[in-house]
Amino acid sequence: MTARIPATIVTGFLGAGKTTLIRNLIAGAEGRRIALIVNEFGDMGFDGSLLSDCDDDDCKPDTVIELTNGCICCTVADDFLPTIEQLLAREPAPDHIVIETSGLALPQPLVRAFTWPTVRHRVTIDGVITVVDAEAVAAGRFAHDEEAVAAQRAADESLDHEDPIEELFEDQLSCADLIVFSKTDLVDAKQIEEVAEIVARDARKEARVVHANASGLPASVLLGVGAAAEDDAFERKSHHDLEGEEHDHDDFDTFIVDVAELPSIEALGSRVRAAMAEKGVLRIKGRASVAGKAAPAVVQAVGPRVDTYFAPGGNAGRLVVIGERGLDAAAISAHFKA
Ligand SMILES: Nc1nc2c(ncn2[C@@H]2O[C@H](COP(=O)(O)OP(=O)(O)OP(=O)(O)O)[C@@H](O)[C@H]2O)c(=O)[nH]1
Repeated sequence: MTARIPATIVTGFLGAGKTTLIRNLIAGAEGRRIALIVNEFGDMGFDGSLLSDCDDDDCKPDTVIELTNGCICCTVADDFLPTIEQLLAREPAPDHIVIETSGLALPQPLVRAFTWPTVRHRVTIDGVITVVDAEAVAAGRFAHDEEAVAAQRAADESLDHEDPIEELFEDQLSCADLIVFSKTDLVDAKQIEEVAEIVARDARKEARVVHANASGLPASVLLGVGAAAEDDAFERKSHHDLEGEEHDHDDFDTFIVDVAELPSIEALGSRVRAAMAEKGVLRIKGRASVAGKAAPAVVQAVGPRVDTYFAPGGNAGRLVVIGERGLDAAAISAHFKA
C-alpha cells in the first residue's frame, strides 16, 4: 500500500491569522509539494493575496471547495470528494494537502469527510489546526472584528444555522489537534495566560498549544502532527452533534462516475434522469462535456429535479452520485457510458 498523503485542516475566524500562517508555511516548505484548498464563502472568494505571492504552481489551490454548516452527506461530500480525487490524480502527487476553511464552517463535518472509504485509504488527517486570535480573545472577543465575522456569515447563503459565534469558537477548539495562538506579539504574558484558560475549557485534552507572531510558525511545528484525526472523527463532537442533529453517514454511499462526451445537453439530461431513477439515488452533481461546446454542462439533480446548464469550470466529465447505502454503482454508471 502506498503511504497516505497527510492533510492539514486550518480553521479559525476571519482575521485570526490563517492566511499569514499558511503563507509562511508555504514559503518555508523547502521543496515539499503543498497543495492548498481554500473554501470560499458567499461570493467573497478566496484570499487572492496568498496566491499572488506564490509563483509555484504547487501552492496554488486547484479548486475552491465550499464547506457549509450542513450535513456532510448532503453538502461537503459532493464538492470535497471530487476536489480530493483531482488532487490525488496529479503526477506527482502532493506531499501534503492544506485546507484553509472559511472559519464559519464547522470543522467536524470536514474531518468526517476523510472517513469516506475512497478518501480514507489515500489521505490521512495530519492535524486540525485552530488559529485563535490571542489579542482578540484577551480583549473579550472571539475575533478581531466580530461585526465583520457576523457580516461574513450573513453573506454566506450556505450557512443555514444561526448558532451563536461562541458555539462556533468552541466547536473549532473541540476539534483541534494543534491550537495556534496568533498575534502573541501584541499581548503580554498575563493576557496569554487568560487566553489559555478560556481555550482550555473547550480544547481536547490531547490538543497542543503553540504561540505565533506575524512570522508564522515553521513547517516542522505545523506539519507532521500525525494525529490521524479521521480515526476519532466521530468523537470530535460539535454542538450540533450534541444536540442530536447528526445522522450517521454510514447510511449513505457516494461514488464518482466518469462521463463520456455527450452529443447534446438534452441527451445529458435524459441520462441523468435515468440514473436518478435507479434505486436509492438522492443526488447527482458535477460537470460533463457536450460536443461542440467550449463550456461544460453543469449537472444539479436532487430528487425529481434535474438541472443542466452551461457554465465555465473545470473537472468536466465527472459526476458525483450520492444516495442511500447499497447503491448499484454499476447500473448507475451504465447510464453514462458512451
Ligand atoms: N502582529 C501580528 N499580526 C498578525 C499575526 N497574524 C496575523 N496578523 C495580521 O492580522 C491580519 C489578519 O491576518 P490573516 O492571516 O489575513 O487572517 P485570516 O485568518 O487568514 O483571515 P481571513 O483570510 O480574512 O479569514 C493581517 O493584517 C495580518 O497581518 C500575528 O501573529 N501578529
